[in-house]
Amino acid sequence: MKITKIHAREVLDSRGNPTVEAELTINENCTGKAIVPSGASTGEKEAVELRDGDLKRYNGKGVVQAVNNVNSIIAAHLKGKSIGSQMELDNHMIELDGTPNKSKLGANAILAVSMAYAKAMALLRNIPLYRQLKDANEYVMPVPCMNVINGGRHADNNVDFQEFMIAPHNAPSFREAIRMGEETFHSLKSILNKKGYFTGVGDEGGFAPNLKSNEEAVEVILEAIVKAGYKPGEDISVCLDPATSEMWEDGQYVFFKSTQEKISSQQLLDIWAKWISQYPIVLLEDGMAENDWEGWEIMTKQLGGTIELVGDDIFCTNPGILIKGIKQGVANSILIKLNQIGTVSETLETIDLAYQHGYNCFISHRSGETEDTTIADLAVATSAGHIKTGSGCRSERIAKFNQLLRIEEELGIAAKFQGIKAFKNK
Ligand SMILES: C=C(OP(=O)(O)O)C(=O)O
Ligand SMILES: [Mg+2]
Repeated sequence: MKITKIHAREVLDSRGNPTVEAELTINENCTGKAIVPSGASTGEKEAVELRDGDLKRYNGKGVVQAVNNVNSIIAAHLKGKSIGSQMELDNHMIELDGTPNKSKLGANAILAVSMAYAKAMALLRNIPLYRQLKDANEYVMPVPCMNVINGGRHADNNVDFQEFMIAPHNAPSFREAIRMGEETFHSLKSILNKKGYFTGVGDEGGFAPNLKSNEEAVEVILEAIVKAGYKPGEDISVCLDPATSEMWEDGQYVFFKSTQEKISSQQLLDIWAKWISQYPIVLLEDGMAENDWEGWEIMTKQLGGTIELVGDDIFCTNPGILIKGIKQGVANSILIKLNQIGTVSETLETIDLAYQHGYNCFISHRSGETEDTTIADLAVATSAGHIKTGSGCRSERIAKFNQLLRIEEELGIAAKFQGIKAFKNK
């Protein structure tokens, strides 16, 4: 079993920005191909996404350097080698990079090769990718948390909070959950239309209207759930990612897209407590900013026994930071984004660590995505129970839903759907 070829190229993501695609061939004829995604509201401690910087092309956003690092340094080191496991491959690249945050070769270069290896191995062994990532007798299909209203850095509207998601959990299967979600998405469109609101979409495929308030986003979603024939809270609940690191400025939270009002951590917590008592919210991601650890601790004490509190920017899928969070009582769930840490094996390590400490894992896309569907397989492999990968109308998001539909069909009775139990405290 030998790596016979590694090749990368520059391709485009859903925002029209360049990103890295890598191909890795084992034994001449098993080629895995993977593309890395890219975030907009990124955490400060994410592994480094190498961009060309000074070059004029793509305004410095190109990834020629990262591509060259794959085609020269990584390929020269790994070609002809017999690699026994994902971890062995990833450790080679981590050593070759030699920095704590993958800043020399680029996490985008390293992750593209890491994911391509997993896919090539799946082909070689003639098994699906999810089984290559983790072998099990039964797998849990995720509840699709569909981002139906986009705000924050993901849309050009006046909504401060980034993501308003619906979680269709009262379904017998993933397939039926997707149907319920799409029906609600379509009913939301007609409600927005009737109210005279814009129905164009943001980066993750949710609608991006200008609204009277952030609350109105939740209220129109609840209306849409009812109009689609479902009961809010019973059939479909709401999940939020306000991405509050983007609002954090000099120790306060700024409503930077609507009123410009500034509030304290305690006042923001009071808003969440009120929203949770008023609306059927089951999950809150990044309810406090990545540099507001104190706010996070207080929020976890007050709300951590009631709903799922997911840490995204604060943890950056990093096992070292997650351990610190566990010790300090921060969150009860972690968002999982492969490119925040930069290899498949470190991502799996973080997920194992979270499970060992009773934390949930919420598998996630990035706002800049592609046709690559690795995260669909990752969600199934790790039985994470829930995934967020946008709403129902952009192909780079639908690609993941379609892959999950295929996996569920293939698994047959070995596919379980947990519904509401997938969420912490439910
Ligand atoms: C998916 C997200 O956005 P981005 O990819 O821009 O970080 C997020 O914040 O959870
Ligand atoms: Mg987030």
